Amino acid sequence: MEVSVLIPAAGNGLRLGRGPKAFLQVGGRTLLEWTLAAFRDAAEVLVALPPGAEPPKGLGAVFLEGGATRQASVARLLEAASLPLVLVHDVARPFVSRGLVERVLEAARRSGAAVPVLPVPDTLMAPEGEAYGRVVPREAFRLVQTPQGFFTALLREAHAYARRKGLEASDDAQLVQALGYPVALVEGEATAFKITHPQDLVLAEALARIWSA
Ligand SMILES: Nc1ccn([C@@H]2O[C@H](COP(=O)(O)OP(=O)(O)OP(=O)(O)O)[C@@H](O)[C@H]2O)c(=O)n1
Ligand SMILES: C[C@](O)(CO)[C@H](O)COP(=O)(O)O
Repeated sequence: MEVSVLIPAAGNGLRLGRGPKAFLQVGGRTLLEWTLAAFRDAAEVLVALPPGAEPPKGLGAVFLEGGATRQASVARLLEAASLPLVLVHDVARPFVSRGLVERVLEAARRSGAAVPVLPVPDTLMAPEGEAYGRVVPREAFRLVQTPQGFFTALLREAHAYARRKGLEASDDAQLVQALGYPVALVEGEATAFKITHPQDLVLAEALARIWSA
């Protein structure tokens, strides 16, 4: 795959409470190892680790020090990317299929910016304090995942724009959109869920037993 894969893995996993997720073991492998397996054919893989973390050896990736936020970590990885197309993928989403990677890559090659999304499966409601509030039409919303794919020059421009305007966003697509560039949507997948809270580890351990990237 002629693409630079950027893996922000410099978070501290505060909601999970088990230290940085990159080094967390699930099914006998770290989340970083599971994630890298999905991108083993990539021409270049760059990983941002928490400051002071010892880079693991023999994984075939280049390790950099991450920043204080996800956005800052991606910005550092982006500076080091050498190919015209990038995929940005959270280490916290270790079960990403080749099919999803290829879908995003293909759409990004065509349109310059593409992200995977999922429909909302449940009733969606805005609570009023502690009480059941207004139900909003779930058809109007999507859950946003990674990998997100971009022309490298476009994502660099978006990060530079965000720095100038003081924008801070939870994903890269928002920065590209803020620049006024449309972001294409592709079909996401349930297995690429983000390991965020302790209860997510139950599903992750179960998936690890059957997963082959
Ligand atoms: N300073 C940061 C913060 C986050 N991330 C990365 O961004 C992704 C999404 O973040 P999240 O799931 O929120 O991970 P954490 O920041 O580790 O978790 P928490 O917010 O619970 O501390 C993760 O792959 C995480 O490692 C990063 O590279 N640099
Ligand atoms: C990038 C992301 O995974 C897309 O859903 C998400 O925005 C990361 O959010 P977090 O709050 O940093 O976990």
